[in-house]
Amino acid sequence: MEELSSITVSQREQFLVQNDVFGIYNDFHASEIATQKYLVEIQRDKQVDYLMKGLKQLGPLFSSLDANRPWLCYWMLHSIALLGEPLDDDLEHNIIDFLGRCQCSDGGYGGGPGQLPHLATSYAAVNTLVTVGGDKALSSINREKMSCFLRRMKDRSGGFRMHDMGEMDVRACYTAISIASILNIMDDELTRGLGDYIVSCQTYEGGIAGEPGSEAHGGYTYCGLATMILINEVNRLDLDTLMDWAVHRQGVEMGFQGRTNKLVDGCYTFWQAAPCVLLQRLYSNHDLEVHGSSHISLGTDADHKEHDHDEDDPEDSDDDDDSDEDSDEGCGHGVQHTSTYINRRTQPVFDSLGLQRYVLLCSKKSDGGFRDKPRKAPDFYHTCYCLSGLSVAQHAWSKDEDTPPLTRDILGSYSNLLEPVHLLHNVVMDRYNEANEFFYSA
Ligand SMILES: CC(C)=CCC/C(C)=C/CC/C(C)=C/COP(=O)(O)OP(=O)(O)O
Ligand SMILES: [Zn+2]
Repeated sequence: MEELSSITVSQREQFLVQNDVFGIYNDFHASEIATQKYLVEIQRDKQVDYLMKGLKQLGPLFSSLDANRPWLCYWMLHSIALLGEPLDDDLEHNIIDFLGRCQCSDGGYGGGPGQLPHLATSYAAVNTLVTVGGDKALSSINREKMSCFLRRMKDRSGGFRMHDMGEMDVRACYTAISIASILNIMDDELTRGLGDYIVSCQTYEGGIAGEPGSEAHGGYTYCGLATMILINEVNRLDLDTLMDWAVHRQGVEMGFQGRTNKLVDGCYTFWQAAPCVLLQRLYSNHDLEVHGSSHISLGTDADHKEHDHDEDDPEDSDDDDDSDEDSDEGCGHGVQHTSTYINRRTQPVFDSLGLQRYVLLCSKKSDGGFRDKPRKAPDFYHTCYCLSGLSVAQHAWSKDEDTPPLTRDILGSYSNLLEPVHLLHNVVMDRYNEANEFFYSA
């Protein structure tokens, strides 16, 4: 410890985290194969118990999250959906009823019944109801009033404010546009000047900051990139420096950091890996356009309707050493890996298995929940974004969400496989498809 006295606080913190993480990895490698298998298991039952308990009852410490109750619903329900676990009817009814009481008479959702409408809690409420699914949940959203609320939050400069007289930032832009897109209430008034605002938040490092002049950060980078894709202006960003910045946020621990020279944190598994995959798909889409070929999914509205495999596409064979058949060791998912999928594979731009290892060995608590890093306590926010990011990492090898990963893409047994997410909204893909059908055929 003596040499630690001459280093900065940040260097010391980094040293201590690395020490913890490499200690965990060394212990893992020194253990028996059976123990290793156990250590990388997601422990589905424990995770589901932890989440279900939270949905039913929270202790007094949660009073500080009283203005974030739709977020608690989203973090828990989206995690449960990622794990492929169904909800019982009573629980669904209670969630729809509770969020109905958070919905404001002049549009949008507050943090709890009687609270002011806010874009972040509106996003959480809408994503929760999409995740619950079914006509009752989806029709409980007042789209006309929501559209009025979004217009009220729009600033003349092009950006959005989080709430009436609230702060303007890239989060507000993303939550407004994600809601407008999923509910099919997007229009020119909402998108006017928005691209200019987001472009002004891209920094000299390549990532996107919360507001002009601030530091590039993974959370805002996800929000900014997803917004630009949703409004069809993504090519206005400097995508090369953005990709360069994002991939270099994966550190020696194999997890991602949120910004340069900061510590690794499990939640960035989603905030940073999702932009990497989105950018990778944008690039392969662009290459295919240039070379005159097929369509690659970004997880946008029309994408999941297309299933055809373009056998003539030369760009589709970039992973030639993939075997025709990849054994599925009794995963119970009934997935057949056949040659149909070979050409729909890609090499992730980040270390996907390394990232899965960080999440499963350093963030996961085997008695339930996921956390930022070793020594921290698990919480519902980190559980949601570690699981979302784990899903992104598992599916990063496929060029679209319809192509299941191979056994070797998944760290641990294939039963660790999570549901794929829609990368622009972070809801489970089949729930997104249902909502899309509901709101776009209405
Ligand atoms: C959809 C939605 C509302 C998205 C929010 C995106 C998001 C996570 C933004 C991050 C906010 C932020 C500046 C965290 C820095 O915290 P810190 O300084 O404690 O952490 P750090 O050291 O890791 O940067
Ligand atoms: Zn975090």
